[in-house]
Amino acid sequence: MSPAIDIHGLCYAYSGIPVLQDLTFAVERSAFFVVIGPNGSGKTTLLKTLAGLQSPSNGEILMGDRPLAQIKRGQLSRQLAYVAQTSDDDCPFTVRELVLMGRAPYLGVLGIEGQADLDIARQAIEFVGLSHLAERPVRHLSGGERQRAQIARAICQQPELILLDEPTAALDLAHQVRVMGLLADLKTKRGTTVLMISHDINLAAMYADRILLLVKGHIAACGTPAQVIDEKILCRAYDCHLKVDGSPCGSWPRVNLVKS
Ligand SMILES: Nc1ncnc2c1ncn2[C@@H]1O[C@H](COP(=O)(O)OP(=O)(O)OP(=O)(O)O)[C@@H](O)[C@H]1O
Repeated sequence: MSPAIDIHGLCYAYSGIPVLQDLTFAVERSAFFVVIGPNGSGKTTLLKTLAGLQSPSNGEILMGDRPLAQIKRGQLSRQLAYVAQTSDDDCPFTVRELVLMGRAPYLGVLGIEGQADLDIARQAIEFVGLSHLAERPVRHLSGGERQRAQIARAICQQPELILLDEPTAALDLAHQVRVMGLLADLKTKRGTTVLMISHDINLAAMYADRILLLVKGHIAACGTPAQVIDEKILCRAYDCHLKVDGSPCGSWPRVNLVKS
């Protein structure tokens, strides 16, 4: 079976300034794939390009075995969901209304939801543990609750692939683990491919099947957590001292920061 996404020689430039340079990698179906890398290395640019929000300056992105550029917007919305790194401070909709927007790609010309759509939205809200807040405006939620509402909207879209830009950034420790667990469940229970950006290498080590380390728009490493979370590779990539050992909680590596 073809990978969920297959990327060949991908380049992207803002006003002629190269940001992504000759990226070639694949994300297998039903994988939990995490992109890490220093600030400004091009992670968000990569995610937006994979979401079809901007066209690459060069290279090819295959979604399944079709070029992304040839997939119509409506069909793409049924194939992938994108959760941006936004705080939605002004979102006037309730959680239920926001999540129901995930059904838009499936509605007819009148845009009226049926009972099946309402049920899928309710299940998505349950899935992220927000049922008690379903009728509350999103702008009255905490940062972490908003993040989970956005994830529920993406789940409601029933995509094969979900792209998330730092979904755990606004979350406390318990919710970080809960959201990563939710995403792992999406992968194992529904076969969804999860591709997310994270600055938390230890969370990535716990959950990722594969990690891609992006540095200055280039792939510095791509492989299993044990292959990428390597002291030499990370010290060079982040230009800082750190120590890598084994996690006391399982068979994955752990990064320890060293005082400068
Ligand atoms: N709209 C834009 N116009 C011009 N340059 C941009 C634009 N968006 C991003 N950049 C630049 O592209 C580079 C990569 O930015 P990007 O946001 O993709 O990095 P990132 O790895 O996601 O960073 P961070 O970890 O800080 O979120 C940066 O140098 C940034 O300043």
